[in-house]
Amino acid sequence: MAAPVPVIFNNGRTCPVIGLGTWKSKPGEVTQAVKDAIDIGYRHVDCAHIYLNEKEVGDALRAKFEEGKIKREDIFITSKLWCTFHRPDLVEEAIKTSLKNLGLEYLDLYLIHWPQAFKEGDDLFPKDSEDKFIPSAVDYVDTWGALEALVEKGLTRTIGLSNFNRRQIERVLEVAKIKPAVLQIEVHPYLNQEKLFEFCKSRDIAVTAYSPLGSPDRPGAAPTAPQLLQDPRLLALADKHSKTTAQILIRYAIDRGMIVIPKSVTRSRIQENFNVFDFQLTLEDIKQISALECNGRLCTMGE
Ligand SMILES: NC(=O)C1=CN([C@@H]2O[C@H](COP(=O)(O)OP(=O)(O)OC[C@H]3O[C@@H](n4cnc5c(N)ncnc54)[C@H](OP(=O)(O)O)[C@@H]3O)[C@@H](O)[C@H]2O)C=CC1
Ligand SMILES: CC(=O)C(C)=O
Repeated sequence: MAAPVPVIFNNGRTCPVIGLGTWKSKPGEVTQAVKDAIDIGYRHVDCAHIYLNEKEVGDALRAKFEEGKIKREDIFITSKLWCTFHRPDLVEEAIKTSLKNLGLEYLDLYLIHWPQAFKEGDDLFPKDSEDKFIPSAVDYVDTWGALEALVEKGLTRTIGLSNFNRRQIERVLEVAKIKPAVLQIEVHPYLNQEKLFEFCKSRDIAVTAYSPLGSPDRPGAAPTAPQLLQDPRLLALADKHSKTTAQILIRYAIDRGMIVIPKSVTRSRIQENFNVFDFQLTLEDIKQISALECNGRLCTMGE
């Protein structure tokens, strides 16, 4: 199997192209999943405060450090600033909470999870009587300044954005002393993000594809919703390459030049999702897959 080639960021740092996603991975499952992933060869884990499992991810990391399987510098760890902590004076404490939970002294990448800021406080999903999120007046441009300070303090090596659109990224770029290195967004054949990806390339911002398998375990997924992993057009391509549909979907991100973070808590799938370095999609395959675009966004922050 050919060795995976890492993505190089605009600050010269590198990032393994495949990471293990951890959203919805239950605290009782995620420790084993991260241990399995490290044993299989993953050197990148995607975390977030809001996934409420960073401590259990940290348990796996600590076990693998103690075992001597990996050293801290061998693994790339991402976390994300939740929407209730956008106020600049809350940002350092927020990253320190993630660091403490993960048992780390620094992150490789810290992202603003969503551009929208919620009312500060203990409630991570503050809502009004009409079930609408209660906003905070903080502008993400000011939050960005606080993330830059985290790099200067050595709490994270690299900073970036998640779920930002072009206009929002441009606003950050206008004020940035440190340019965002990464944009993490939903990307898969039903939402191929071609325009935003081209924009990011033009600004030297790497793109990480989340929900690359169509997030079948996402909360609220309608039983009748189309299942990306079962799409007959993808099944046919999988057949052509003697691979699984999941492997085609992962390669779809990598062969376009993205980082990709499939989630699984199942050892055989964690292995399958990593066994993608012995084949490549052709330009024609990529064109065919991209034609499945249907503005099929799966992940929103609601109102
Ligand atoms: N920045 C952001 O706002 C967001 C970031 N993310 C990140 O991206 C990661 C991935 O996205 P996510 O939404 O979780 O969804 P994915 O598209 O990665 O799908 C995960 C689901 O696919 C199943 N699965 C995994 N591998 C296979 C396989 N080979 N064959 C069949 N089924 C498989 C998993 O099952 P099982 O686990 O049971 O094996 C799980 O049900 C997240 O976990 C999170 O880290 C996601 C959403 C938003
Ligand atoms: C999954 C995730 O990152 C969300 C919903 O913010």
